[in-house]
Amino acid sequence: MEKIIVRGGRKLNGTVKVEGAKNAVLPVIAASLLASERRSIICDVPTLSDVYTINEVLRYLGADVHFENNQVIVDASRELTTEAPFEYVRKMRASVLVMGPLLARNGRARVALPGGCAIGSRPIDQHLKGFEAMGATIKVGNGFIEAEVNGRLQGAKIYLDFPSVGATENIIMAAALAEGTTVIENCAKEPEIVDLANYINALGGKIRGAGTGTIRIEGVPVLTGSRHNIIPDRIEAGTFMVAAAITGGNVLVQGAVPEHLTSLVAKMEEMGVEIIEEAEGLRVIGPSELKAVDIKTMPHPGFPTDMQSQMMALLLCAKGTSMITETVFENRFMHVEEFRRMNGDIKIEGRSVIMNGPAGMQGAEVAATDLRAGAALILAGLVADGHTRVTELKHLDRGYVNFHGKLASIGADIERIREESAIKPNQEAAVSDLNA
Ligand SMILES: CC(=O)N[C@H]1[C@@H](OP(=O)(O)OP(=O)(O)OC[C@H]2O[C@@H](n3ccc(=O)[nH]c3=O)[C@H](O)[C@@H]2O)O[C@H](CO)[C@@H](O)[C@@H]1O
Ligand SMILES: C=C(OP(=O)(O)O)C(=O)O
Repeated sequence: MEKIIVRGGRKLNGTVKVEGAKNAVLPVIAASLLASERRSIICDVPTLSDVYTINEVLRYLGADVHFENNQVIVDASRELTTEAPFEYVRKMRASVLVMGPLLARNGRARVALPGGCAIGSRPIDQHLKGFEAMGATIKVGNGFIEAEVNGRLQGAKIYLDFPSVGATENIIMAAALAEGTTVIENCAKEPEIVDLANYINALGGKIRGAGTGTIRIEGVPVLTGSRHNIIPDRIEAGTFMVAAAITGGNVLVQGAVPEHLTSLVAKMEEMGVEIIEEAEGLRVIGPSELKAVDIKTMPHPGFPTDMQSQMMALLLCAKGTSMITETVFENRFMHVEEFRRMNGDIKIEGRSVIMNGPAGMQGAEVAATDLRAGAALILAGLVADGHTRVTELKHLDRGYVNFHGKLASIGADIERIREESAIKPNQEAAVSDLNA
């Protein structure tokens, strides 16, 4: 079993570089399926397990995919198959993002039903509502969703009940090759949506309004491969910003884009953290005492749910009472129990948690319950008394490249080890199944 071991007490200092964004690269690679002519070259791709998974999905569907030196090259010019099996969707929910491109290219897509996960039930009804509005028939059965259309998808007006990131992406991709114009109202405004729209436009698409609440997509008959650079990962950047702040350090987060991080910067400044815009990124200087604040997660430009657990680590170290309300996912508090094991004074009340600090964090053996929770527990370990051992690193590897190595490079006392388990192998498999 692999573990990360952190010994708390070191201030972080230096420069850390941010990778390309996981949540931008996954839809961009999926969108490469739309290009039936020439190959696409996607640059600044992070070496994450999720990227390997989406590449596997594309290969299964019949595309040629090469991943080397942070570049993914996709040739989807051959005929594609239409089915994404459960083994991929189970590993990574973002596999459902091949549905829009497949439906647009082939008139048919069959994708395993994603099911729930550690942070919530995560239905995809808004994706399907969009496809139906564009003329597709949807059938659900035997653990699969099947969407089919006679001829080309037709442009439509679609209002999303919630500004879902995935639904906005899937509908944009389907509409890119549809006949006529599609308008998505109340769509997601995340920077990753803008990156996807820029990529599809580079393929020859006609998308306007990405980054606002209304996106207009004029369908085109054919898209052609192109070159694209992925935007920097604002969540990885935010995680290192918290690392600097929690240790009272001074770190330049190279590649952090201030406009992508306004809500996080505002909240950290309210807590007393100094944040300076520099040419290469954001410099973060932690104060001697952090102030308590309240946070509510919201769709962009609101406070990102993907930074909720890392901010929980920071707020546990702040003086006074803080509250975090999670409005995006109904069950994204699995890490609370783990923080309690580290002496966090924290309780759950409905969709909020209330923390009293500074908690005086103590090292303990804790498990990453999802990828951001894994990072958050390591952040708490940076200031905890003694050793913190974090397990279930498969979650962390979905979203962070060499997280421990990067923290070590700015002064953290941290290592990643493989350790024999005290539990027998068959018991370990059972535990791992329970946590999947
Ligand atoms: C790969 C990727 O980009 N993942 C991000 C994406 O996930 P994802 O695209 O899955 O997130 P959504 O924005 O779709 O989901 C937000 C909320 O809407 C609900 N919902 C969504 C779709 C739907 O058809 N019906 C429905 O009810 C979900 O259950 C959830 O409660 O955005 C989330 C919200 O910023 C981030 O936390 C994830 O990191
Ligand atoms: C929840 C996340 O990702 P995913 O949607 O891929 O599970 C995340 O990046 O924090």
